[in-house]
Amino acid sequence: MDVKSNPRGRHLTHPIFTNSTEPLSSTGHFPCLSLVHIARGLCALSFHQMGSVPLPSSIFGRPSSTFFYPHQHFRKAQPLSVSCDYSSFEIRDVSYRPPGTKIDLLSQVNLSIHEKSFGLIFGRSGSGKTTLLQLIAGLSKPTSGSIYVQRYSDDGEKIKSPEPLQPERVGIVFQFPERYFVADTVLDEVTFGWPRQKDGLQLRELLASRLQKAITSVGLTGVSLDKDPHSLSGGYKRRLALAIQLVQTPDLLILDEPLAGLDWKARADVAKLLKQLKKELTLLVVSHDLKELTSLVDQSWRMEMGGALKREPLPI
Ligand SMILES: Nc1ncnc2c1ncn2[C@@H]1O[C@H](COP(=O)(O)OP(=O)(O)OP(=O)(O)O)[C@@H](O)[C@H]1O
Repeated sequence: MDVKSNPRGRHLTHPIFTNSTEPLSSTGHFPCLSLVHIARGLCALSFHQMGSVPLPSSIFGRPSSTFFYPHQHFRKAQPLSVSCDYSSFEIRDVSYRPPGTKIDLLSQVNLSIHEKSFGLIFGRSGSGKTTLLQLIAGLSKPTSGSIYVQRYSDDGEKIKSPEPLQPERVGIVFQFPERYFVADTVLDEVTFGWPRQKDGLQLRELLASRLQKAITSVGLTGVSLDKDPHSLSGGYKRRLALAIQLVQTPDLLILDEPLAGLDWKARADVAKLLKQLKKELTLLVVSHDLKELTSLVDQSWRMEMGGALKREPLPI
């Protein structure tokens, strides 16, 4: 994998800040279930189980709900039929030729991935999988084709004009993310690039509350925020890399070889964690580790040499 771009993504471009007047607490208490998320709906069942902080509205907007109401006076409850809209990330006819070269690394790639599902791309080394992830994350631009979000009604009808996928709604964790850790403590690593200016206080508070949730959701609560990230075990380093992205509350999280280089226990732990994350957001993963991920996969594609993508079941 050739990572020429900032591996921490475009959100993280400033040095570490530590001078907030509201110190971060690793022990702050957050109630279990947010009213915001309850209100957001029984349809998507997208309860954020660890935090109560309302997150900014996502590109998916508000899902409609299916619920029951009492029919007249305590007669049998009748279902109120309401449709469940959904969104899909769409890649249409995307080709890519790196500037200054004459070879297409990707040719006419098509892919749709339903929100809150797990998609896996597999294929031989050098076929172009990482290149595709970089395009989806907005780190390079396709030579042709488009990448957008489409909203559908429950019967599959398009109900809105497609919207370009905003790179800030996409999180990406590169292969061996621990190689890009830059700070001396876990806290500094996660807060790398947060705003330092006084007028950034509100944003820092929001980020701090999301940090609490992210740390909890990846199972890092037992780790001291003062610890050197390089001293963490392989599995915990991956958790930290995931937490860094989750603070940004992406709608789509892209992972390049999330299990590479881990021992069997850490692989199982990370796979379990991804299963949890799938309840909250959409995951698109490139991996050679098909066995460990097979129970999570909703859709899979094979990338062929020459950069063509084919929908295909996992070959196991
Ligand atoms: N900017 C570039 N210019 C020219 N060739 C490139 C460029 N970026 C990547 N390549 C080449 O494109 C091919 C696909 O690379 P890519 O990293 O996307 O493959 P991959 O399927 O992710 O491989 P792996 O599974 O080994 O990570 C490789 O042969 C790589 O050398």
